[in-house]
Amino acid sequence: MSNTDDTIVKIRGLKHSYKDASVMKQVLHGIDIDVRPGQNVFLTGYSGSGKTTLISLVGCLRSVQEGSLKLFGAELHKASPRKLLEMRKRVGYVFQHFNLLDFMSIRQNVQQSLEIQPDYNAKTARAQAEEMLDAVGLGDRVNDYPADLSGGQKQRVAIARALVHRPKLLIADEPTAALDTSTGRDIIDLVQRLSKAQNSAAIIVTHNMRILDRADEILHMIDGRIGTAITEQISLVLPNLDDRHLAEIASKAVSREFQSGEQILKQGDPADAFFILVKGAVNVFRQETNGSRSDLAHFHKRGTYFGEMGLLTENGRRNASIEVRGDQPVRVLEIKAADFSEMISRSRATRAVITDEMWSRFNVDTQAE
Ligand SMILES: Nc1ncnc2c1ncn2[C@@H]1O[C@H](COP(=O)(O)OP(=O)(O)OP(=O)(O)O)[C@@H](O)[C@H]1O
Repeated sequence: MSNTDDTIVKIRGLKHSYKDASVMKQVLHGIDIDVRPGQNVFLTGYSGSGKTTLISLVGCLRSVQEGSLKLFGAELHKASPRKLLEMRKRVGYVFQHFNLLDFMSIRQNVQQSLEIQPDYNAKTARAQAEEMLDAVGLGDRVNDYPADLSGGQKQRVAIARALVHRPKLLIADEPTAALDTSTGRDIIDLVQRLSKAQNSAAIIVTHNMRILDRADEILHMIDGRIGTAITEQISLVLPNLDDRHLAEIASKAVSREFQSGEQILKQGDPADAFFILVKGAVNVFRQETNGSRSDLAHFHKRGTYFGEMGLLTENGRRNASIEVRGDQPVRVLEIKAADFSEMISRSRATRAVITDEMWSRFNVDTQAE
């Protein structure tokens, strides 16, 4: 292990409370997180779970009350307001509502974030701002004003403003919330491409389940705590489960690994579990009565689930086999049949999502025959 710790954010036992009608209400209950250079961490969780509180502490917008929070190696607990202000300038921020200054051109908006830097260079600032606007695809609009731009373009300006001083940490608070799905995806692509190019870490708060597949790591907050890795995986696949139910299912799920060449499910076996793919790729195939093999599908996307057909259909047996595809091992979460039944009987929305997916697979399957 290296002696130099280049961790961008290191949080241990972080707690936070707000005073609410003269009583203290604790909203963060002992958070532990590490964010490394270049890593994209997505922070998700229900409204009120503590995401904004957490990022405002990391972004030096609030004082740390209890626990340790190191940003770029410097401890923020007991840091002076002046120190917090100095640290704040070293972080890039993107907000849900862009927060651009309407009376300034977009170049001036971007340039302004250089002007507060200790190493500000008036000679190069304009060119740096224009270069950054070019990188976000607005090189020909530098003299326009925010009012001339669409929502997606305004968010591009905000990204340019956040990254122009090459911060080692970018914090984005629901950057896609005010945008349509495809613009939101483009914005996430841009944040990831530019932050990786600068080797900046990014913490992105989002409710948008559709973009979570882009994350290096997903932290799911539940009532002021970071859920376990298993909780995160399950919440990704089944976003309709409530927190308590999610935590309960997660405590019953088992993480399993299969090596190249191994079978995860065997056609004809009794269906005894439901699986969520966490890592690697699998082939779905069937042995026909004449002995030939039919390849039905392959899955590689994290969060794809399988094994639901045998559990939901009457014969209760596997109608196909699933094997590890390629040389890399496969990691799955296994949820036993009884827990699966309970999960779908308690959440109608979850049952609907899974049944829907099953019928669409079934249709593809029968069309292939
Ligand atoms: N300034 C404040 N004073 C009192 N309570 C607060 C304050 N800010 C937040 N809270 C409470 O702390 C809890 C966590 O809020 P926080 O905004 O961090 O959650 P969140 O996960 O970001 O929610 P959302 O997704 O709705 O933004 C909530 O119960 C909220 O009501």
